[in-house]
Formats: sequence, structure tokens, C-alpha cells
Amino acid sequence: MEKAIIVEGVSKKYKLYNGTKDRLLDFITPLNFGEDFYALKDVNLEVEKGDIVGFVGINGSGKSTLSNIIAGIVPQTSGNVIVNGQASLIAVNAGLKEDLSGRENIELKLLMLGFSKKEIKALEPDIIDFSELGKFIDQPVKSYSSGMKSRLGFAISVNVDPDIVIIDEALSVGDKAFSAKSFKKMLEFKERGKTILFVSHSIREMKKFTDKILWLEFGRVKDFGDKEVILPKYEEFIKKYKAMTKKEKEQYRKQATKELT
Ligand SMILES: Nc1ncnc2c1ncn2[C@@H]1O[C@H](COP(=O)(O)OP(=O)(O)OP(=O)(O)O)[C@@H](O)[C@H]1O
Repeated sequence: MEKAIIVEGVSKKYKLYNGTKDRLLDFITPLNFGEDFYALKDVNLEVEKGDIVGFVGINGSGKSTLSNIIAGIVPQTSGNVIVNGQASLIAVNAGLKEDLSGRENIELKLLMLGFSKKEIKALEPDIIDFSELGKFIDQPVKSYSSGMKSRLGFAISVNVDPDIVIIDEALSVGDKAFSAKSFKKMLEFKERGKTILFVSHSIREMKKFTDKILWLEFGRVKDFGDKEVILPKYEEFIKKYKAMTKKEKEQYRKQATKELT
């Protein structure tokens, strides 16, 4: 089977600071004022061409960080990512420039993807039409609601016809009609054999839409495999996790990340 995405030993380290003063001191002195925090730690993943892989995990487990790294929006601290084909990330706000209008954002994103001016002019009406933004397309993106931003991001991403589509929660944002239209587009992509990464908290959407599931926990891969195998385990875990007190959750986190630091 042809691989669409290979992620090898990928880690993402952030520095956490106790206020602006520490951040500044860390930059201007050779001393270490911040605390290292791993949003991802040694993540390995292989995605076959045409697979639909769902990313699940509790808040802060690293789903968006990983999808942003695969999309090339965020650099990893270490490890390798190989992407065969053009990946397009659909997420609220993904790469949109707030001061530019919707139309200018479309043009900028397409230019960055290597489209010619002529190709951009040809694609633009379809994108604007799909976004349903109407006259707002010439208003600055900072005046958009999150649903409108998501619609613009979605419209751009699906109309450039990428080989790999990465959807980060975007399908559930916005109104029902747009959400249904987006889902239809995704199913069409699936039928055309595109590779799709799908980040969502909705187990229902995961069941309906994915083939395989990557379960992330505290920045590491907890499990990966067919959705029929992983989703029941994840559902059971989520039930237990939700019933935990704050203190129990903290203990669980400490235990799970003990060997990390
Ligand atoms: N720029 C940043 N600086 C510091 N920490 C960050 C930064 N971006 C993300 N993080 C941290 O990295 C961890 C992983 O975040 P990420 O958004 O990838 O998780 P997620 O699984 O997508 O969460 P959610 O389900 O809440 O969207 C979180 O603890 C988050 O606070």
C-alpha cells in the first residue's frame, strides 16, 4: 500500500513561562527561565493513501498540534514528517490573515499554494460561492464570526482539491445547512480515494466517517488501529474520565506522563 503520510518520532516542545518577565529573561539571558512542555512526544504514525483517520483524545492531548505539523503550519521540534501530495488544513482560523478581506485571503492562500493568477481568477468564484459569504467577502476577516471564518477556510481548502484533507473540528462549526454541505463534500472526497485526517470530539462523527483512529493522550499515541477496535475502548475511557474528580484527573495525568519528563 502506498503511504500518504509518515510521521517518525515527532515531538513538539513549548516553553511555558511564569509571566512576561520570565519570557523576556529567557530570551535575553543564557539562563533557562521557562519550563519545557511537550505538546507531542515521540509520535509515530503511518497513513495509507485513501485512509480516513480520526484523531481522538481529551482536551490538550495534541490533536491540533499534530494536524498542524502534518499540514506544515507548525514546525516540529524534532522528528520527521513525510507527506506525499498536497495537504490542506481546514480549521477555524487556519492561516487566515485577519486584516485582509475574505477575497484577499483566498488570493493569498492560492498564491502560496503555487496557483497562477489565471488559475486563481478561475477558482475564486467557486470558492466565494461555496463559502456563502456574499458581500462579506470584501470585508476584513477580523469582522467575521467564527462560523464565517470556518466557512471561508473550508471553501478554500476543498476547492483547491488537495490530495490530503485535514479537517480540524471545522465541520461542526456554522449552521446545519453548511455543515451538511461540508459533510457531503467530504464523503465525495472519500469516494474519490483522498486521504483524510479528521479531528473531532464527536464519537458519532468518527463512527460515521473514519476507517482508522489515532488516540492521543498527553501528547503521545495511546492507541492506533481500526475504528471498530479503538472507538469502543475510547468511549469506555471517556465515560470513566468524565466521572473523575479534578484531583483524580490530575493524578491520572501525573501517572500517565511520569516517564515523560
Ligand atoms: N503555542 C503554544 N504554546 C504553548 N503551549 C501550547 C501552544 N499550542 C498548544 N499548546 C499546548 O499543547 C497542548 C496540545 O494542544 P492541542 O491544541 O494540540 O490539543 P488538542 O488535543 O487539539 O486539544 P482540544 O481538544 O482542546 O482542541 C495543550 O496543552 C496546549 O495548551
